[in-house]
Amino acid sequence: MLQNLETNAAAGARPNNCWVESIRASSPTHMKSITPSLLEEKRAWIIRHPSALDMFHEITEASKGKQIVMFLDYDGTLSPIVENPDRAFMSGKMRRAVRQLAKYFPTAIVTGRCRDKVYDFVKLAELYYAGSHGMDIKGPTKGLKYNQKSKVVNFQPASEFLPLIDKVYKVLVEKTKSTPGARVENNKFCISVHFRCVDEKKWNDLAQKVKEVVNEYPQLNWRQGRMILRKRGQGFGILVSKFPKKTSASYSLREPDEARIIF
Ligand SMILES: O=P(O)(O)OC[C@H]1O[C@H](O[C@H]2O[C@H](CO)[C@@H](O)[C@H](O)[C@H]2O)[C@H](O)[C@@H](O)[C@@H]1O
Repeated sequence: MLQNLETNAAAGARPNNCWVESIRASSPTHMKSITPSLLEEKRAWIIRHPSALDMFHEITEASKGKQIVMFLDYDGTLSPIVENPDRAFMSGKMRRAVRQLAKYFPTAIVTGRCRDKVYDFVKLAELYYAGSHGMDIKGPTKGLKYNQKSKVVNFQPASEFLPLIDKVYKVLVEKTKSTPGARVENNKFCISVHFRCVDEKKWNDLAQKVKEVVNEYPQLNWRQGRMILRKRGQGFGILVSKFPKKTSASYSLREPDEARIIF
């Protein structure tokens, strides 16, 4: 069971300033003032994680003869990042591209979001959905031959924790309500605390409040948020981000539109 502190607060045992530093490091607002050293850093980063568009030939060559499975993140990959998580809509163009992709390869959406919510955005029954960071997985309900309904994958290994997660969600809402802009999102098997719309001067304060709650529930697993396309085994990880970030992905793309072109 996971707790996702948006954007990028880290593990419960770490002091607040580590959480806040982590948020700051990945905050686009910090990247507005482009200094020469930042530019240099960006250039070096792009060399380490070249654009998947430029490397498309190499990627397809290396995939030849292999069974291909697509694992796609939702936020920032299929939809643009927006301030209100309830309004992170996916474009019709992107939906068509993903539908097309799923005709050729098994395709899964892997997200920190609640599975039902991401399904409401994507609306494609032919995909696998792994919500709550994999704590809630459901296979395709479309494209199965008749009488195969029993074969639909359903995986919810942490159901017994639902009452506890619900309780922690309410505690977090109460605790953070005095921080303007703070938002707590119930993702069913995990909870996100959003810092995006909070004044940076209040981040320490908010991190402290969250930490107080975190410390009361050691049975929950707390970790930092925002994963994009992940690299697994022999796979190709592609990070979709406008800003250089620490990543285990081999390649990068700047925005969802570039991801759509790749599909
Ligand atoms: O692990 P992910 O699948 O990448 O999910 C991480 C979080 O995604 C959503 O938050 C992000 O997108 C929001 C809408 O664009 C944005 O407001 C927020 O700042 C981003 O972090 C989702 O709302 C969270 O619950 C997920 O944990």
